[in-house]
Amino acid sequence: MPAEDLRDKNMEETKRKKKKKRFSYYGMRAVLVLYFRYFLLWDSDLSTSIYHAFVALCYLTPILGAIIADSWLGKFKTIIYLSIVYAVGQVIMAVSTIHDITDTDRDGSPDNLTLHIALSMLGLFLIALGTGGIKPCVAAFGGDQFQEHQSRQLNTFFSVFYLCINAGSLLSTLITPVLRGARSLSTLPEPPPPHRAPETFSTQQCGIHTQQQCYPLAFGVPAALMVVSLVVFIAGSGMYVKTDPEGNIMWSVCKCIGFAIKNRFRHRSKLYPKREHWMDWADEKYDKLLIAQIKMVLKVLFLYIPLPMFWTLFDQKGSRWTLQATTMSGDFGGFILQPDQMQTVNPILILTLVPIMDRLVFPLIQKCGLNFRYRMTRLKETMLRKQILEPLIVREHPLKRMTVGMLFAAAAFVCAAVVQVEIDKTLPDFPSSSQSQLKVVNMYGGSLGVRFSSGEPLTIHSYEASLSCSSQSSVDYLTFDQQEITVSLTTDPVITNPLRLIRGSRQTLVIPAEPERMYLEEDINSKPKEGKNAVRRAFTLSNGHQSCEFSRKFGFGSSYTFLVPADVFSSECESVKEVEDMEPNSVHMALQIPQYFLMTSGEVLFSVTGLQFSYSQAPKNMKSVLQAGWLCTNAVGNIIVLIVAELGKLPKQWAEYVLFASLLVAVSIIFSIMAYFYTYIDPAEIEAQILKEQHLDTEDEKKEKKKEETLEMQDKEVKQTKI
Ligand SMILES: C[C@H](N)C(=O)N1CCC[C@H]1C(=O)O
Repeated sequence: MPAEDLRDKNMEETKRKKKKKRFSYYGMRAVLVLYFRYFLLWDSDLSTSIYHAFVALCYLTPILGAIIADSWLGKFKTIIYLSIVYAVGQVIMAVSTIHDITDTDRDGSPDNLTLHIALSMLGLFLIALGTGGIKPCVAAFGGDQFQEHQSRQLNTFFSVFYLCINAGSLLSTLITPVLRGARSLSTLPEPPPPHRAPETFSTQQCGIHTQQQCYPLAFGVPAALMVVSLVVFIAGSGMYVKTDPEGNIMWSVCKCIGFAIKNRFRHRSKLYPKREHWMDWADEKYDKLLIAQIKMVLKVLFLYIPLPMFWTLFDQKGSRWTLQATTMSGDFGGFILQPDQMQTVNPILILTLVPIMDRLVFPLIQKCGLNFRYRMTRLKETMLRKQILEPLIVREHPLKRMTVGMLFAAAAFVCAAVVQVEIDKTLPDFPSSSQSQLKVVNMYGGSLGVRFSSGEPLTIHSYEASLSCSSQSSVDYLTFDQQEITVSLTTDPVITNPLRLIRGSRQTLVIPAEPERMYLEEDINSKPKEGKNAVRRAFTLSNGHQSCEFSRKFGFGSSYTFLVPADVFSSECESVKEVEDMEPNSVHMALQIPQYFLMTSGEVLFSVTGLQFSYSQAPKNMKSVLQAGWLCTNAVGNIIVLIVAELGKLPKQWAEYVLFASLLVAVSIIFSIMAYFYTYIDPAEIEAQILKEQHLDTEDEKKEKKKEETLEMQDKEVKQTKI
């Protein structure tokens, strides 16, 4: 097979594996929180924390995978072994979700939750080890399939690689929840009674003794796909370029760095001449090549320090931005988009933006001469003139692209702040922590005068029986600074009652047909969660006949009270009255598209380029290690989100967005300065040069030795002649 075909085939195999692997990973992530919440019955906080801890672990384990690959097994074998660990983890996870395994009394709920928790934690640990461990190896292994002069094809590979990640992510985010059995792909039902899914939300159920939400399928299908992808990958074994590991490189690196630090400390006196780089203090004991390779890696790792800030903003798509969407309207006419489904905009945009950027934007920038070329060593420039390294040199400045990517992400957060300001204008005016709010609902039957303590008397009209939209009415809340108030009704005789309000809360005073039996009802104090509606009923006197049925379309995030008269019969639905407590969300979710567009453009510039950069600047034997370092910036970014979300809550959400945007602008300025001083290298060239020098040194030494030997021989001969 011609070399080009072979390379294309290798690329295809690696991409196919990547696509299935990412389907598997993102698919599982899509249902994980729901499994914690509704199967293991953990509360929201614990579910979210364990979920984020799992994601952070997935981005920390790449270091382990990289060490195994570069020092011991090589990338190919590491991918295979860790894929097996991954698949085993997913199978354990799928088994842990089968309620029947512990449901001895067949009541539909597992009888030994501890076993399910233990199994799922073991499964998740193996998955994190597998997915994280494979990640740096897959990217570096793909890169290894290209030769030095194929830098353009290498860049294309990383772009396609990223496309595959997102194709997998998109498909799985859409399909896995369907496998679980959700009608709406990301509808989060309120926790049903333990282990029983409400009929209305479920389209697909499974189980042996009792039918339930299909978590085993949702986790099992990604596991099966993982096995398929492993088989496909192994089938292509003969076609890959496989680089062998060069011994325990990480251990040598640590020892070399340790020795350099120790040696530097021992020679801290000013009497000793300075060395160009602190790693040169390892010169006495370690190979020049190893020292040079460590210098290359350290230089890149130093450059990574500001990068987690990008991921801190990026990862808030899944948290803050989704929460923002819950206060918006997802009614797109033909279809309704749930708040967390808005996140699929990211992979969709990646699938369109990566080809556009690669084929259109970057070449255009290059043509217009906006990019500046690598700062090159003289040697390279000479070679360029001689057209030896042309394909290597005519590249854009990756660090500049990454800086622009960061600025795009900051702009996305400014957009999010503007949208937030618009949303805030439409949000109800909730009471502060020292205030209470009260609304009066009159079901008495006629108009009523109501007076609170010293305030002006109010006239509250009785609600007329109607359910038609045109006669909806909403009652404004009255705000009180005091908790203890008195209410007087202008009935005959006047009825006066003391009321105790709840600080920081909204309540409704319901005046039933018998007004002396008035009562307080607690209202909701925030927009209904996840963009849902809140509906409650208020009865005058329950007589067991409240069975009338009607259908009504509610807006996102609205809240209603239905007033049901005492004697309503199914034929008398019209006598039920609807009160709008909270208006539906009026700012449309489509307004989030510009921020998603900017963030995703930033991601393409930052993340895809970062992958290419990490590969191109790494020495041959440390490619996976540097990929792992790159992934670690993501883990640190996630951890910052967790910390900031807990500690740094600003009173206004838009202000928090602006704060994050400003921080990222500051960080990108620092990064651009660091980037300016970074000299691009060609690791292979440096390695070759050092090896050549070492070879020359040994040649010189040999020549010197030979000269000495010849001289000695001549001396001997002279002496013998004299004798
Ligand atoms: C789904 C994202 N668009 C994406 O592709 N990624 C987010 C973190 C890095 C990258 C991934 O490798 O999953």
